[in-house]
Amino acid sequence: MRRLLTHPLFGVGLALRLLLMAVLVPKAAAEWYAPFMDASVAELAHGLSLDPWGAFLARGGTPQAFPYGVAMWLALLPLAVLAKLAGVGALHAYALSLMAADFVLLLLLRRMLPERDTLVLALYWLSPIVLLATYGLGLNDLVPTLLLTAALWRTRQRRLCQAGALCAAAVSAKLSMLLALPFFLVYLLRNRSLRAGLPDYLKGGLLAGALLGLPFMASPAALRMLLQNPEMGKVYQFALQVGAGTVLYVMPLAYLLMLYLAWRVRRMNFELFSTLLGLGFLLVVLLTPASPGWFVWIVPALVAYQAGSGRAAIALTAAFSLLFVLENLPLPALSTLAAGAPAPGAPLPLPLLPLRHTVLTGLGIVLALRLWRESVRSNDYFRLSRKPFVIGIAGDSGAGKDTLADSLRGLFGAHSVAQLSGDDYHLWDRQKPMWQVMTHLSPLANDLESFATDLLALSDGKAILSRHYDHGSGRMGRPQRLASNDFIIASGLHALYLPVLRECYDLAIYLDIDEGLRRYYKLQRDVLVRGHSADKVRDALAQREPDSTRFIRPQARHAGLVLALHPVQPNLLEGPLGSAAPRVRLLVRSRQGLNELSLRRVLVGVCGLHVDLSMDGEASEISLTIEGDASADDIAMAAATLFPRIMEFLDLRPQWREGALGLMQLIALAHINQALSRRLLWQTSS
Ligand SMILES: Nc1ncnc2c1ncn2[C@@H]1O[C@H](COP(=O)(O)OP(=O)(O)O)[C@@H](O)[C@H]1O
Ligand SMILES: O=C(COP(=O)(O)O)[C@H](O)[C@H](O)COP(=O)(O)O
Repeated sequence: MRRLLTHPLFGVGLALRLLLMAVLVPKAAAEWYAPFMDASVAELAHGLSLDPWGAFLARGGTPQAFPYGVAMWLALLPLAVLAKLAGVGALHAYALSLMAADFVLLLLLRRMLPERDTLVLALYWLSPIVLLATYGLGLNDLVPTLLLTAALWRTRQRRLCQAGALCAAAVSAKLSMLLALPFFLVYLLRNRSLRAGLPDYLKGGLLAGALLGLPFMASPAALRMLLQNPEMGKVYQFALQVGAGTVLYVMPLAYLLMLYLAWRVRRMNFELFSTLLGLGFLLVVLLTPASPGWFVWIVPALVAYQAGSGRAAIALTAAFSLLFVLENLPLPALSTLAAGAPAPGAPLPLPLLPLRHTVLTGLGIVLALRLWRESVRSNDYFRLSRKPFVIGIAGDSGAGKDTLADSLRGLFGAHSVAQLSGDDYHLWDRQKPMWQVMTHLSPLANDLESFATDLLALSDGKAILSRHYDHGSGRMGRPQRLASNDFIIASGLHALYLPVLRECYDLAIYLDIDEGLRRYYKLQRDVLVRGHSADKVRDALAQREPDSTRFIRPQARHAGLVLALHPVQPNLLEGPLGSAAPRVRLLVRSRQGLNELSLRRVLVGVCGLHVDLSMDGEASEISLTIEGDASADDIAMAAATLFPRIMEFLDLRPQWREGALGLMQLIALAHINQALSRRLLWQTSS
């Protein structure tokens, strides 16, 4: 904060604000807003009243004075009361209230764009739109803009109940903020992991909406002020006569098309959502004779756009802002000079001045087009999920395939994952005599052709009918529908066996577990969970060894990521079944690269682990040996530090695991992040 307050640009912006407040007396503030607040405070002297509108009209005030709700009134009230007590004029109190909202919005934008103080100060704190609309014209659109930006911020933090309440407060401050709500609903509905939070959002919104809305709705004076507000009709002023008595209202049409486009983006990230919201407001501003204060609504989106798109965006926004000033500067001389289009043949009063609104709109449309193009490109990271992300996990029986698959599903959420298990493609039920001839590890004992066909269908976004092998009864269940999803996880003994399977995977993992540990895990599971006898399991292990060597272990060379668990104390594996899980170390072999240096730094720094890193001669394979116990929270923090962008793919409350399994989640996520980014590069270059 100290760095911000001592920044030169902050001082310049503050000086400009104080200068504008000292020099200009905005008409709307002097004739409407300040007197309304002044009357409110006087009324409070006679006891708490939640109908300042009625009190103001009863004193003979104009109905145009305050067509806003409780949230706006509460935002302006504290300093109005203090000013009254201190004998300071109501107009200064009003201006200082807006400056307070202004400063809080600066702090909020600074939180949303960390380590970009100079940029945020230059693009927001020195924004000609904010300076002129707020301090030159006395318009109070900063208040609803602050509340809505706070709602965006809480949405990004997935605090959806608060986001809903802040949206309701923004609407209470200025009814036009209703335009934002459909975009919030589209964002929450179109993200499976956020959809679960929609009830929280609605709960917060309805509760705050009731608290803030009921006093307003109960005041006939308030409703009269709102309905008589001339701003309300502006939405319909840009209309096209398309036939006798048939009118096409352009702004509502454009807004609805914008909303449809937002719905069509199957999954959107936060950047696109906030940009679409800014675009929706930009259309309102461009396609109506908008009040200058409405331009304040688009400033946060323009700041984020400029911060992400560089010099051209900054130059374009600067030109747009300066034209806004030219259009709205309250200088009588300027409006005289630019009065309407010149009579035919008469000399131009001034070159192009009457065209300033046209140029402003033109620049606005260019801004809108660039905003859409830039945000869609940044959103490709999510558009890639139009094509499911397919993960293959192979390994011997008891290697941990289902455990890893289930832990990844816990991260993305069951609503976003389709799981395919190789066990469901065994050719026979358990008691069939064919198992005397063939082990489960033989490809001939599994319907790998159907496994491949079903995986291809799921990868293509189609649903399949899949049976389920019940390890309790040893029988195949009836076929059930399995829909495709954003993530498809195919795990099984032969998941990497066929080339047609391998070609489906965006990430191929092989679990190359230590044999002693695998025997330990398999015994634990098959005896304690699946109900087999220890002797039967040991016999099966011996019987399957040739097939494991011939069909299972060779699959490791087809994997981009090989994960191997090794016991730290092998001698403990001989303990009784059900004894405490042995401590393990994780060996990682990556052939795709995984930013191993930053990964090691975070694993050591954040998780306190011991990490050895090595690579082969051509650096075609990176090897990591990770030892130590990491908590689930540390692993979650490591993931957020290493690849923040993929965190938006995760469930609302991702189920991070502790220890080796949590590290396997983290390493797998690193590879998914790499693969998604590689897909993006390929898509944008092709
Ligand atoms: N990373 C791990 N940490 C601890 N136990 C594990 C881990 N992976 C697997 N196990 C245990 O090993 C047994 C076999 O795991 P499972 O996922 O069923 O193997 P697979 O699906 O390859 O046959 C299970 O009891 C499981 O709890
Ligand atoms: O080897 C496996 C494969 O499963 P996994 O890789 O999960 O060990 C199982 O023994 C068979 O599916 C038969 O199961 P059951 O022994 O229950 O008939």
